[in-house]
Amino acid sequence: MTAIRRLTLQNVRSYAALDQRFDGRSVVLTGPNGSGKTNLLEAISLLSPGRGLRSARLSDVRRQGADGFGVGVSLGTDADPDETRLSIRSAPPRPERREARVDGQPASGPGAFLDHVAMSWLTPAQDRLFVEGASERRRFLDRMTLTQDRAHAQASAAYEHAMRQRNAALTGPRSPDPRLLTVLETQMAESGVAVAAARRATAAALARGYEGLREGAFPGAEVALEGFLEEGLAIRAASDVEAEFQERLANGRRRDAEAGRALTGPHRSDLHVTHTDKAQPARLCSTGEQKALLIGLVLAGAAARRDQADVPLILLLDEVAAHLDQHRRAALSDILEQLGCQAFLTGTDAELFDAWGARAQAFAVSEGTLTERG
Ligand SMILES: Nc1ncnc2c1ncn2[C@@H]1O[C@H](COP(=O)(O)OP(=O)(O)OP(=O)(O)O)[C@@H](O)[C@H]1O
Repeated sequence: MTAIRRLTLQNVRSYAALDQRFDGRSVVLTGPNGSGKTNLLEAISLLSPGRGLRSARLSDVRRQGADGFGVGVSLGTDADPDETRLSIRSAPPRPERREARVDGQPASGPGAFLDHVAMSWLTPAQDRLFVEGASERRRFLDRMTLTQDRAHAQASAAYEHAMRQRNAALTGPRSPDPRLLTVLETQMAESGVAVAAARRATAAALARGYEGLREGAFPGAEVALEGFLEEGLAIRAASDVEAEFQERLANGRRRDAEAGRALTGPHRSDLHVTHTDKAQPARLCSTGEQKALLIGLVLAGAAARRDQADVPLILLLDEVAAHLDQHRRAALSDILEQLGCQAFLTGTDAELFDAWGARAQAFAVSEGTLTERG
């Protein structure tokens, strides 16, 4: 199976230097608090678009006192462990920029890695996803969409850009040029509908992926998108929704100018998850139930991705096992095996991973070093 076979780190958080080979199985990292387990997962997550699983500034990722950092992975099989090499480097004079390379050759950016690897993650920072503001849920959905559909990044960026220009025009010192507003609203309508359509495709793929999960181990979930465009696309043709959105924007100029921002559009949409066994919205569920729903969603996303492309799937699951009872830990281990993905799992205690047995390569993490457990 194609998987991460080697990880190299230079000056990444608590790691001065690491060069670790893996045998292609999932990887279990255990060690005390602060030993560097999450740092390692974060380093891998930086080989994907965005700011990684902590959404951190690169200046925080860089080891204190160093002036740059580097992360590299080799993806490959038993026969050829170094089939593809992906790396990023951040260095002066542009320390907030990642230079991406594929097989040593400069790449346009971390977006280029999507052709070689699909990554998803779940961390304790996402535990409040269902109770916090809609922006976190949109980000969760958009990240998932991005791993399936690269055009989503362009459509989102085009939408944001046009929206910001329109906001500036509406709130500027001079009265805005109506022709400019029409151009920007046309761009917003076009890209906004593309964003909404991509999110709908992800939600549908999540629902399909969820059905395929082993019955009973994770709670039943329903995923619905709330938003003018997403709901419109469920019943009308994209061209009609686009025209209606453009009309709303044109009619809402005064209202948006007063508010200082656009009051309608995909930047206001939300993702609603329902625990179907309890017929309750996820936000009302217990902490453990919410965690199980979240894990289910991430696994469903991975299952959808696996059906769609032939790049290796990497799941970074930070402190997930600790939240699951023994039955669910065993189910998680089975599902990961069925999905054929390589998971990197962390936890403070090795016993949490008994269910993995020989399915995973286990390491003890301590102050920037990894020691394989026998
Ligand atoms: N930029 C940095 N430079 C040097 N060390 C850093 C940097 N950022 C974080 N650290 C150190 O990394 C350690 C935290 O590592 P990490 O979050 O990976 O721990 P962990 O093993 O996941 O712990 P826990 O079980 O508590 O979640 C802290 O001791 C912190 O001081």
